[in-house]
Amino acid sequence: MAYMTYAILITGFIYPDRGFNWALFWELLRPDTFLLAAAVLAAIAVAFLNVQIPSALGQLVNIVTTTRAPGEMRASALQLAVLYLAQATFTCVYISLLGMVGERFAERVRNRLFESLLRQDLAFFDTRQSGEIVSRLSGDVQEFKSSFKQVVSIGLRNGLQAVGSLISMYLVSPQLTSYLAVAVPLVIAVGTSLGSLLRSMSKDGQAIVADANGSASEVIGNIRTVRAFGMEDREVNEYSSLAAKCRTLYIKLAFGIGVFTAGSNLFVNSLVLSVIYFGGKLMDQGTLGAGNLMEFLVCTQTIQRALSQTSVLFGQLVRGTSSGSRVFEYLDREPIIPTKGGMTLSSVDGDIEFVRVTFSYPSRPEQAVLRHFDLRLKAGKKTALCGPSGAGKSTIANLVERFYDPTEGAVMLDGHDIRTLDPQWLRSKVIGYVNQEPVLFATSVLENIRYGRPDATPEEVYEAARKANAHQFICGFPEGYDTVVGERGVTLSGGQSQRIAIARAILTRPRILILDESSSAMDAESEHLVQEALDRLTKDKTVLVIAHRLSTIRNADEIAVLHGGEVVELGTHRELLRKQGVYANLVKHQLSGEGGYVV
Ligand SMILES: Nc1ncnc2c1ncn2[C@@H]1O[C@H](COP(=O)(O)OP(=O)(O)OP(=O)(O)O)[C@@H](O)[C@H]1O
Repeated sequence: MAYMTYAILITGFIYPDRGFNWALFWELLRPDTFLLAAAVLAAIAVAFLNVQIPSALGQLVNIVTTTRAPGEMRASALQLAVLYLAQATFTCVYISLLGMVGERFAERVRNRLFESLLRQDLAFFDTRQSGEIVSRLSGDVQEFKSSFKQVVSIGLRNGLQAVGSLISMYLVSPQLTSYLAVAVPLVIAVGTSLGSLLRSMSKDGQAIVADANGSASEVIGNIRTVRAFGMEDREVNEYSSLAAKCRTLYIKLAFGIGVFTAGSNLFVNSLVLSVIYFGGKLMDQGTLGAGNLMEFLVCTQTIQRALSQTSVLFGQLVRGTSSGSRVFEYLDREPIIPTKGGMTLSSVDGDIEFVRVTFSYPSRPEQAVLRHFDLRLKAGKKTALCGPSGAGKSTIANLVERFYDPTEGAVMLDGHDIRTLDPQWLRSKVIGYVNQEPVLFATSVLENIRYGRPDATPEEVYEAARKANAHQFICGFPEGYDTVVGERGVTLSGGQSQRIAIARAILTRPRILILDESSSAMDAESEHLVQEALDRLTKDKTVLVIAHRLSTIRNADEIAVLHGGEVVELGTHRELLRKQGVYANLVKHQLSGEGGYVV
């Protein structure tokens, strides 16, 4: 009965929090089952030897304190030396094997987590800071891995040693062992409740650290805006308040772990004291020899060491399991919109139709951005979307790309609901997206251009750059196409970045193009070069342009004027001007004001 109580209490004591997905954990560990089993066997061997050594030592002491026969002494010493050597060898084996298992496991976790993150819906990223997500990939995986290694190595070895030593102690003196057994359940009960408190504190602490990382990386990523508004002090204050929260929580946690560690040390030290005291009494009665007491003491010390290391390990376990839960939370999260899978079409005309589409962003379900929206983007024609900010222009582009799915209705491509088509095929082969405030990666110009088609030859890249009016300025760089652009292409001017983005789109040869036109002004020369490149790119394609410039809109085959998520006017530039409605007003207003920019 007493052992059952121990078992229940110990389970409660080490049981990790609920977010910890055991099934997934084992699945990730499975490829290394053999290595792990070998490491565990080596650790068991070490534990076994550590239990054997005190008895061999006790035997030697018994011989030394009684017969002192040279033959017996030599044999006993030799036996002890062999045990020490074997213990050293197995220790080396299990530590190395476990290191290997830990690293391979962490690699798998990282890869799977990264893959899972990249598959998530855009709605997932709408509601989370990128720094917070990245901290799960780096910090949490690291913490989880080291906890796993330590728990298996120290935990397993110590646990087995403690059990083995307890059995040896019982064999040496059942009476003395039963004295000690009385105090243990009490200590474990206290440990269990303190343990669950510390676990929840640690999880809160990690969440605050992730928050602080998230806001720091956002501020660093947007340093220009922060600088431009002179907001350094405010950002420092906000970061400091998160850091302070984190400090308070971790100090409390450290205190808790301190109490726990000190308590268990005190407990085990009192064990030693009791052994000597009661053992002395038993020796006096003649029921215990000096060697036996020595063996018993070494066993007690093995248990003491095991328990004190386990108490330190406990802190690690607390952090490790909460890191593990944070990792697992994202590891197998299934996105609503898959990144691949579905039908592909052998040829695409590029006719797109919105059929009674109602849509709200998942992060703001109460706000319907589009309501029963109908619009046709005719194959091979250019449709310009214009209208005030917030009217829903980018949302329409997002739905064509299938970054989100409509709440009701459907977006059709050549008569097929795009939800039945392979999203990867759709995005990489059919639709090209030119954001005219483009994001360039911190790599060479060449790699940036061939981002959408990594197998393109350098010649194809040069050709695309020529068509995009980019070849000339790229050749003007000392390192030409090998020039590395800054983290966000900051070493390039706005017009140059745009032309690189256009070259990128030319290379992927999409049938449908989405152009998100820049609303910022460029000098006339730059604007002319970009416009010329765009004209080449968009020729004969279905084009959806989120238009800001009058020149773009004027040349469109059809103009859709949006307001509040609805098409309020539809027609050509001439038709809409004749109507003397919203569009005509917009143009009149803008021409008199900002010269050429419609929204
Ligand atoms: N990721 C998002 N999550 C939640 N709401 C969003 C998101 N993106 C846009 N919205 C909201 O949807 C509405 C339409 O936004 P959208 O970006 O489509 O407008 P827009 O016409 O492209 O505006 P702009 O010309 O300023 O880019 C706005 O009210 C906006 O706040």
